[in-house]
Amino acid sequence: MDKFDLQGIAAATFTPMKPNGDINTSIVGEYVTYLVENQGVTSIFLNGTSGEGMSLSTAERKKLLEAWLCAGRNRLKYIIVNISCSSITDCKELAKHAEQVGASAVAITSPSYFCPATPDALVDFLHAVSLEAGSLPIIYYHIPVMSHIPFLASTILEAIGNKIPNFAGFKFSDLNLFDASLCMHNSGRRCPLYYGVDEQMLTGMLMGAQAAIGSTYNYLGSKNIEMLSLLQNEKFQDALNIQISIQKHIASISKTGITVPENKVIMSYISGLDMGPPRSPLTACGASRTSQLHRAVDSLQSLSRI
Ligand SMILES: CC(=O)N[C@@H]([C@@H](O)[C@H](O)[C@H](O)CO)[C@@H](O)CC(=O)C(=O)O
Repeated sequence: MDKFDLQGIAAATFTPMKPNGDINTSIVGEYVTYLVENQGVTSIFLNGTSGEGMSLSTAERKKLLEAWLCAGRNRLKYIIVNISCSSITDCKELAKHAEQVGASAVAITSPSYFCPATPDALVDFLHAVSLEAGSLPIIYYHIPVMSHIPFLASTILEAIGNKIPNFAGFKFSDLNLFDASLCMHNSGRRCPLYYGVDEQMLTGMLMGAQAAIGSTYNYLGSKNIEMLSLLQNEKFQDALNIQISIQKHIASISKTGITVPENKVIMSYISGLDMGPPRSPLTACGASRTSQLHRAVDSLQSLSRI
């Protein structure tokens, strides 16, 4: 794979599961084909929030990475893998494995049962894990809505300083664009930022994010690529029109963001690939919610080809 320089969008993939809750790697090849051929998406973020990584065993996470690397060979540009775990031992094991099998980069978020008391304690954790990742780029996964870590990304960046040689930026899944901007433009060195709130991706990119990583790029990838191309060509109103229609779609599902069970239903419906149920403790959408989601997707026709 190429030297890591993620641009554009990457899909935070879902983990296909069998009805009994086991992971289903048998459709990973078709999943890659769908992303590349139907959505024009050639980079992925594996085992993240959308991929229910924190609910998978380390063995399952390794198996998924290997399956995606195999299916993605010569077809995917970058495979970034989330290796976050509560146990630093597991986290190190996944870092080492990611390097050995050839992932493009690893992402780590903070443990959140025993939260680090200070940004320095968090950096110590990241540093210890990063030592196992060889030369792989290390991305800090800032997602306070899930991790409940109270520190701003810009504060974490200050604490990182030069302590993590392969530090390669933030996956920034937060609405606070002021904090994002401080990371990108006020840190003494330009910190790459991969924006993670799909509802306001356009603004994140306008502020200077290098790329975007999110769940909806699995099935709205081509629309988002079109929006970014309009942005690049300074057709701001046209780009904004697309962002607003995407926001309307997301709001028609939930005003606080789309969760994994809903996303798996939507992805299955649009792609025709069965993502299966989410893993416990998440619960599958019932029949009435599922038809509501299907109707919301049908009305996406206003966005034309998805
Ligand atoms: C909280 C959450 O799951 N956020 C998503 C978004 O892509 C989110 O699903 C989207 O903005 C729709 O609300 C991503 O930031 C998460 C992500 O990239 C991942 O799966 O790791």
